[in-house]
Amino acid sequence: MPVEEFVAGWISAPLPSGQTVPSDWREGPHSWHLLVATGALGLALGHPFDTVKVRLQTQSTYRGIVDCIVKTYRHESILGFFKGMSFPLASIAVVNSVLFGVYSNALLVLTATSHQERRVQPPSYTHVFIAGCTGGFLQAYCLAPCDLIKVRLQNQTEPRAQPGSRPPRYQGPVHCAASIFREEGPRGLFRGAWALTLRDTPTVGIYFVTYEWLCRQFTPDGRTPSSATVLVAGGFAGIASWVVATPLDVIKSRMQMDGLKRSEYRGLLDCMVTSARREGLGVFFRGLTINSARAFPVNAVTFLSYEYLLRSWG
Ligand SMILES: C[N+](C)(C)CCCC[C@H](N)C(=O)O
Repeated sequence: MPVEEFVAGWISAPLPSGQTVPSDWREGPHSWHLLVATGALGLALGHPFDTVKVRLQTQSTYRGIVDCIVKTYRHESILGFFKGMSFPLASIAVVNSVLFGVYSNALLVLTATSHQERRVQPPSYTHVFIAGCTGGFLQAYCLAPCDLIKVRLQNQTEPRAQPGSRPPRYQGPVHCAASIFREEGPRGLFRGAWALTLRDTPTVGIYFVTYEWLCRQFTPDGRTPSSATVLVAGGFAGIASWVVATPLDVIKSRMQMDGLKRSEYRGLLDCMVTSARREGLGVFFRGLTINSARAFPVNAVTFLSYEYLLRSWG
């Protein structure tokens, strides 16, 4: 099983800055640092958008995107937008490694072609979709605990601890994980995992089909896509997949916040029905705009780094 796609997925995700990469790879070390920096920058720039999205999906106190941004900044300063970022920054490398590695190796099993051969013998969109769904299903269980901790921390709207003020429930990602484990048991760390799996399995298939389709539209047969094509295709693949993912993204976030005070929903279906009954069908598109705005740059950078790394291995 070729491992370069796992490693490329790992590097193309934002690595915590300061992590070195082996200098014996063909590209000079300066280019790796640039790639890692762009990946980390992509996620760091995208995180505030994600925080606003999560709050719009799970809290009814905001009248919209601008209201959420203003209230967050006023009450928590700029730091409020970066709550819960450390775990995604640390875990996204593993998640992307599984996502891209499983996708590429599933394609290898389905088509008996490597990443390079697939430029000459492009796989069918059915095979791309099946391979993407496989990657989406398997990465969901790596993502679930980190995503839960991220959402719980993002929803803490108390300002940074000040003398005399009530400290937030969770003091940080590790304390959050330990508290969930203690209060809700080990299964508590997978709260919302089913919604996450149902969200990601089909939409990662859409993610890769959109990317492949756009690359082929703008690349002559047998040639490798240009960097501009990869950026645009990766960005729109992110938007297309997040548009389809948003309804279950709302449910996932609500399931992850459920049980914090008391269990409001009897399960995923009850959460969907209760949310629709109370707030109308529009509730399933909460965060769609901001999801899309975030999705383009983050995924453009992810795919560019991934393609660049695989090409540099030739
Ligand atoms: C499958 N779903 C649409 C949920 C995500 C696909 C894109 C994942 C990417 N790391 C990002 O954070 O945007």
